[in-house]
Amino acid sequence: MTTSLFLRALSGEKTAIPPLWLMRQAGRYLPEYREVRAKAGGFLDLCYNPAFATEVTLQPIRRFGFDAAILFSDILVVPHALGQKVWFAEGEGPKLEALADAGDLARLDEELNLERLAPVFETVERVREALPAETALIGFCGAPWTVASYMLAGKGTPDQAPARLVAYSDPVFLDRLIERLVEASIIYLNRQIDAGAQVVQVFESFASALPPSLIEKLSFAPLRRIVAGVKAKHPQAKVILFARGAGPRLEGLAQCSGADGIGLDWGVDPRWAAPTLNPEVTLQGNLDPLALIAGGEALRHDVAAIREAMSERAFIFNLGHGIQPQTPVAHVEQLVKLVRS
Ligand SMILES: Cc1c2[nH]c(c1CCC(=O)O)Cc1[nH]c(c(CCC(=O)O)c1C)Cc1[nH]c(c(CCC(=O)O)c1C)Cc1[nH]c(c(C)c1CCC(=O)O)C2
Repeated sequence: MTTSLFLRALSGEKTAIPPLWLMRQAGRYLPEYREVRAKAGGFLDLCYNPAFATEVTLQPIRRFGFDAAILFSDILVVPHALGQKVWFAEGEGPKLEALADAGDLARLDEELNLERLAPVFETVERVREALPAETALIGFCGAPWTVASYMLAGKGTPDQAPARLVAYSDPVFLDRLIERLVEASIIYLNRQIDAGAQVVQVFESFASALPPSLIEKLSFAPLRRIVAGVKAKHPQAKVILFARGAGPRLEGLAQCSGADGIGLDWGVDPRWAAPTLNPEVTLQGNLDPLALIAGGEALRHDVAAIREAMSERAFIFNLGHGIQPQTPVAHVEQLVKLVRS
């Protein structure tokens, strides 16, 4: 029997109070994060420094007592460890040296450079050692389509148009890239679990960009293979899939992915999801991060509505996407009280 409320809910138990964590819970809305971030230098320097990365992973746990910690890193360390140039321009978000064709892909490393990722695994070990037994540790990676969209465009793009165009104009190239990322993701997640992560979440942040003709091939099939690859090596590990903007297509994903949990973005109606999505999976979500910025009655109302809708299911309370830098810390404290009352 586990003492972790989070792991109990993810194992299918309807807990009286839902466990709580927030996507991007370590970040710029916390003054103590900004302090470490300034000391670390660049963002990737922070990700690859086990002492600093451990510290910022633990900060939201100390402050709010969340039921789970999530490894501090980024989805783009995977392309970086495949040999692609990745950097974070201050104030501009991520930048990569874009892949133009299969020739560029062939020039990347065939296999994930685990040497380069060693500091990430060391961070996982240190965090697990420092956490109370009842606090679960979540590792993560980006889903192949989401990561590929950055690798192809070299930056974040509206509607992932450059990657979507490649899906039509050069499908063999994109299939190969997705294939490479499926294999890399399985290895990467399994190493995080070896190092002490009990749960892994796969972020498909751009499911919204995929038309009906492409979502199965480019998103859901790769996600299923990642779940299977993790479970084959670590049958006890739990997997959560967060496919943002999948909408009603979540029904198919929840039905046959093999995942333990399905994350809901803030656009999903919890009153639709609760009776509709596979009752065997635990649902997670889905407060609008802007309701948390606003606080007050909007926050109280939406927290109550989500909890009410999910009262008959195994459920994990979270935001419907990452917390925003301008979120007042006092509103997060209020959220913790609301969810735990
Ligand atoms: C698409 C994506 C990325 N990264 C991630 C995703 C998928 C989830 C999502 O949809 O939000 C995932 C991610 N990024 C980060 C985490 C850490 C763990 C956590 O606290 O949840 C996780 C899980 C830290 C981060 N990753 C990043 C920051 C901000 C960097 C800083 O401190 O300046 C953090 C805390 C940088 C990053 N990394 C990425 C972007 C677009 C940015 C810029 C965002 C911004 O500037 O607000 C790519």
